[in-house]
Amino acid sequence: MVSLEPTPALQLPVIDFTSPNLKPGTVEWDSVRGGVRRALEEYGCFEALFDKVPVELRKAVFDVSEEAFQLPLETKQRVVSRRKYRGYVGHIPTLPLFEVLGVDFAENEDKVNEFTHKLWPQGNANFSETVMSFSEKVSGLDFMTRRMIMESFGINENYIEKHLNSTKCLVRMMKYQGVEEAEEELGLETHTDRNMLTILCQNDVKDGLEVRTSDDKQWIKANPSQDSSFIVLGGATLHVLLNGRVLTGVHRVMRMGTNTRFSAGLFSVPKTEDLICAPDEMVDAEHPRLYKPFDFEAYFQFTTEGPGRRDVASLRGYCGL
Ligand SMILES: O=C(O)CCC(=O)C(=O)O
Ligand SMILES: [Fe+2]
Repeated sequence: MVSLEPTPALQLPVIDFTSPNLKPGTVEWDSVRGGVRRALEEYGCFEALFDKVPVELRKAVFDVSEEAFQLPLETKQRVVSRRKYRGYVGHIPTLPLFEVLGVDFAENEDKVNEFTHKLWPQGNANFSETVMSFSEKVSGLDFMTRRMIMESFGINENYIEKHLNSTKCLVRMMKYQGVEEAEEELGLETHTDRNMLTILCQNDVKDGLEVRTSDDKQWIKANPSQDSSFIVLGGATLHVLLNGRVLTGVHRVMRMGTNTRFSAGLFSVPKTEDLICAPDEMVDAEHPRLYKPFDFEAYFQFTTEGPGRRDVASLRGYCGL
């Protein structure tokens, strides 16, 4: 039985990516890589200290997301998409105070401008530039983390390069409206993400995101310890690609009273239609293959419109061998 309250003494592992010498092949790299491996094996999550995103850019992301969420509902509805991870989602009956705007292919200037023009037909260069810059900078951490975890399992360089080029960036901006006289309550239900990696930051509201321990018994508050912190979560696709050798970070968001919480995340998502399949390095006598080749969009469908829940038990039922 999982306790409802987070356990105050528990903390996520903190991994420092700020060393100027953090390049493949260095002692620093190997040491950080070891930390990434342990954290993803034991928690499916960690806090990253990463100083390549200037404080002003972080602030700008929350400013532009606030500006976007203030647009009339009819305007935001111009970017509603059938694929619910992108575009606008809001006013969900079970989560009336939650809204999200997801910019897909955030690494691609034309796609970002197209999105921006739907919201602001007269243009909004600041919005486009902020989203693209956030995507570019945070991708540095996403790429480094994925390179490290794959290297740590002995996956070859060609495969890693190809893998890194097989994903796109989705930038999602989330708003959890604060309300008067509210008790602490659920802002976003318990789930695992479906993509490869998710990298999150939040505005100056301290609390919110919580991550479940791997024994499913306790909650850890994922409160960033420094201004340069991001929370990194392993998703279902990475779990399948690495043959179940890393965990998916189970998480939820608690909404605290009157404070409106904004968060922003970079989600790396498969962009090709190639099926996801663990490379041979991940499979041996001790680690038999756990999953059939996996189609990200079909799995997304299964957990959105189909009966699938966003947890590992449901993933096993869906594509387990
Ligand atoms: O708002 C957050 O910090 C987390 C959002 C989240 O879990 C998600 O969008 O999948
Ligand atoms: Fe999530």
